[in-house]
Amino acid sequence: MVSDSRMMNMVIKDCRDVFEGVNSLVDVGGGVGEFARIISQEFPNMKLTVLDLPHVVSGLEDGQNLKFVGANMLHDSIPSADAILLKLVLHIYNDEECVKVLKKCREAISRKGKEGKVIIIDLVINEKKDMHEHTQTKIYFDLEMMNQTTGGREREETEWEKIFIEAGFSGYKITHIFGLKSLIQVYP
Ligand SMILES: C[S@@+](CC[C@H](N)C(=O)[O-])C[C@H]1O[C@@H](n2cnc3c(N)ncnc32)[C@H](O)[C@@H]1O
Repeated sequence: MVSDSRMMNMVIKDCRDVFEGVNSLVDVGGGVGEFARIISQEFPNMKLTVLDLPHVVSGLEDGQNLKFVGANMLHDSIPSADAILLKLVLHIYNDEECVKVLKKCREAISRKGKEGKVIIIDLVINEKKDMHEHTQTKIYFDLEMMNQTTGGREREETEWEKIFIEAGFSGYKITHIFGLKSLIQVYP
C-alpha cells in the first residue's frame, strides 16, 4: 500500500485540478500518511489530516501541515475539511458500511457547501470499456476482497452510484487514472 501511494505523484500530476482550491483535506484510512505527504509536497498550503486506526498512527509525528488522528471511521466522526480522500478503502467494506462512512464524509465537508467533495481512488469494473485483461484482473481483486474481508468487493459504476445516492450525494465524476484505478469525485 505504501509503494502504491508513492506512485500517486503521477496521479497528482495528471489530476492536479482535482486538488486545486482545496485548502484542507482528510485522508481517511490514509495509513502512515504516504499519499498525504506527496499531496503536501505538491500543495504546501493545504492542511492535511490522516485518519487511521489508533494503532496504525500511534507514534507518527505531525508535520507542519500534516496531522495524524487515531479514530475508527465506522464509529467516530471525521474532522471537518474541504475534501475527504478515500484511497483503496471502500473496497474493504460492504455497501451498508460504505454508506455509513460516506454519510460521515458528507457531514465532514458540509461547511464547504456545494464546493466540498469526496475523492475516491479505487477500482471501477467496466466490462464494456475495459480491455478484457483489465476486467479479468479487477475480477480477481474482487474475489480477493471477498476472501479477505467480510463483505468487501470491487464495484461496477452502477454499484458505486447506488451507494453515493444512498449516502445523500447528488453527483459524481469518474476519471480513469493510470493502471487499473479510477478517481471518483463525489459531490454533495
Ligand atoms: C487497504 S488500506 C489503504 C491505505 C491507504 N489509503 C493507501 O491507499 O495506501 C486500508 C486502510 O484503512 C485503514 N482502516 C481500516 N478500517 C478502518 C477503520 N474502521 N477506521 C480507520 N481506518 C481504518 C487500515 O488501517 C488501512 O490503513
